[in-house]
Amino acid sequence: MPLIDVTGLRHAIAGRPVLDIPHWSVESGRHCLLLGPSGSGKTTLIHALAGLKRPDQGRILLDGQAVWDLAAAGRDALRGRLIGIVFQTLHLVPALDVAQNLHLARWLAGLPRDTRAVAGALDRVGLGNRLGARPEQLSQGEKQRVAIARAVVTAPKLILADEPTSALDDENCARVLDLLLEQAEVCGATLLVATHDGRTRDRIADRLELPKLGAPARTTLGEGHAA
Ligand SMILES: Nc1ncnc2c1ncn2[C@@H]1O[C@H](COP(=O)(O)OP(=O)(O)OP(=O)(O)O)[C@@H](O)[C@H]1O
Repeated sequence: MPLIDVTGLRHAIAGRPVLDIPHWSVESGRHCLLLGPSGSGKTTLIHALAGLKRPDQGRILLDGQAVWDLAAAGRDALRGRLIGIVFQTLHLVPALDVAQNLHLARWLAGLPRDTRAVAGALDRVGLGNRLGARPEQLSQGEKQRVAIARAVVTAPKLILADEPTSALDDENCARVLDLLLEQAEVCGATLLVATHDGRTRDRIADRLELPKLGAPARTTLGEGHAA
């Protein structure tokens, strides 16, 4: 059973078609690039997958569960159980320190408090010595690493990363992709990276390409995919 299975997904914003995905699926454990120019609907699709924005038409199954058949509380529970998100604008809570941001993510996911899990996730992104820092005391790159640690502290099956590299120089772009791929490996998770950044293309073979203006999306599978 695929981890993501999307059929007949269509969405328009302000009367303008944004998404048209006849069919797209991602097997558990594989990674996928969500490619498309700015404004092609990548963030809209990530929010639809995560149960945050209802699409106009179509069906999204995550781990066999139809996301939009669930009421809001059910979608929150599914998101907590399955998904870690690195948002484009990070969305760290400024009033909480780094460790508390991760504790909050676990609490929202309905998981028990686990100081070791939080310290371990921060250690793996190289921030094991910044647990008590507030987001405002961190560099942009450090904030992004906190956002990655927060996405994986719930041991998700699916990591959604929205434009994680577009603002970074080549060295940091490679580092962030390495980090996301490493964390996906640790969790045994599928990684979906939304990007218009060409530098990511040779790192993940499978892709869903969103063209401009809501034309139908194209799927490409890399080597090693058992169709
Ligand atoms: N609240 C809104 N009101 C009107 N148009 C919107 C709104 N939100 C998004 N859009 C439009 O919907 C389209 C898809 O937006 P979306 O953010 O999903 O694209 P994207 O591919 O993630 O872009 P980027 O790479 O620039 O983040 C864009 O053309 C955008 O201008």
